[in-house]
Amino acid sequence: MFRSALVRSSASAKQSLLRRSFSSGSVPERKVAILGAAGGIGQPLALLMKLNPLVSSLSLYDIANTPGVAADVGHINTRSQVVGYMGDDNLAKALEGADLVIIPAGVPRKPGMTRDDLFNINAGIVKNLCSAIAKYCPHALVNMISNPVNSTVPIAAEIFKKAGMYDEKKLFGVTTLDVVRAKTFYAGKANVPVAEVNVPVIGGHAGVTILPLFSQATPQANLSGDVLTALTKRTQDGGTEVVEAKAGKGSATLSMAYAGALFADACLKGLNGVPDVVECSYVQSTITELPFFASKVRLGKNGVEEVLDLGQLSDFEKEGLEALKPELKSSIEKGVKFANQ
Ligand SMILES: NC(=O)c1ccc[n+]([C@@H]2O[C@H](COP(=O)([O-])OP(=O)(O)OC[C@H]3O[C@@H](n4cnc5c(N)ncnc54)[C@H](O)[C@@H]3O)[C@@H](O)[C@H]2O)c1
Ligand SMILES: O=C(O)C[C@H](O)C(=O)O
Repeated sequence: MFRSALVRSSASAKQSLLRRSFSSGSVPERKVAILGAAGGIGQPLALLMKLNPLVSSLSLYDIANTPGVAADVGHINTRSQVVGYMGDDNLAKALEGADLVIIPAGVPRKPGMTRDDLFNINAGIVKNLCSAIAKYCPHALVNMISNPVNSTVPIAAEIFKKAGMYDEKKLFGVTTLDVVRAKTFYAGKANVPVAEVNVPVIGGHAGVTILPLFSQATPQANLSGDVLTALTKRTQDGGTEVVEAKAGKGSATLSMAYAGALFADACLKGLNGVPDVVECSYVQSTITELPFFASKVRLGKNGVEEVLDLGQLSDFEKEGLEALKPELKSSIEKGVKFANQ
């Protein structure tokens, strides 16, 4: 009772602070573009970004169906102005002036497929979209959702390098869904309130390259080795669990939209100068020998402020880290090769 009253009063204090900031004009204008906005992820992500008071302009781009999505979401009485853009000819307008571009464009998995099986189609989509970003909003932060993330992020980096505007601080592979899953599964086993749980997830975003660090989870719980192994496997196979449950109708969309909106919000807070915004993300990195790696990242006015080191790993996690490196390395090399051919 007391706790919920406290939560309510701190929430209303935050809201009135936000209202004061708006009226004093101190919440900056921010344009967010979603590429693939009419898709399974794109639509709920558009909804969630429309609810975000940090967004002043929401640009919804897809090759089809964006007018309907934009008209629908645009009726919601929140801060941002929504515009839908459809087709290649309108991509420039969709991107111009964007502070943040979120990319969930591309095909999803069906049962029996790996994320790498999406490479042939999605690599080309990402390449084209990133060429347009380089041209029309070279200073925007880019949140890459399209799979295989382990390769699409290196593709984006190469395209940006070729265009002469690559800034490694501004390119992010979105791995937030792995963190969201790890938190949910851990809270269930540790029997702790999920809202209080934190679990870093490192490596990449496919199978064994996803490595949750349950030894660093908070609140701490005394879970057996078998339970930790099962939790790790469930987190690594979380995407496949959804793909199989959807039985041919795609992969995670609603939980991904939630995760994508969380990460985008963290990026916007960083851009706006909010201190101590830390999230896991797959970024250019030197904390292992791999050129791209997911770990905790401090976000700031320029994007990545600091890639945090991995901290103490258990022996099980150290083994997992060594085991993921060959697959992650080859996915990165595949992306680099594709972008340069
Ligand atoms: N990073 C993650 O954690 C994560 C989680 C879930 C899904 N995904 C990936 O996100 C992608 C999208 O998944 P979905 O379920 O939304 O798929 P979807 O098929 O429902 O939607 C994809 C959308 O992309 C659009 N699109 C295709 N080519 C385009 C282009 N050139 N420009 C703009 N839009 C284009 C399509 O028209 C469609 O509306 C997939 O690659 C999926 O594997 C990633
Ligand atoms: O599993 C997929 O193909 C989609 C996504 O990467 C996920 O983790 O849900």
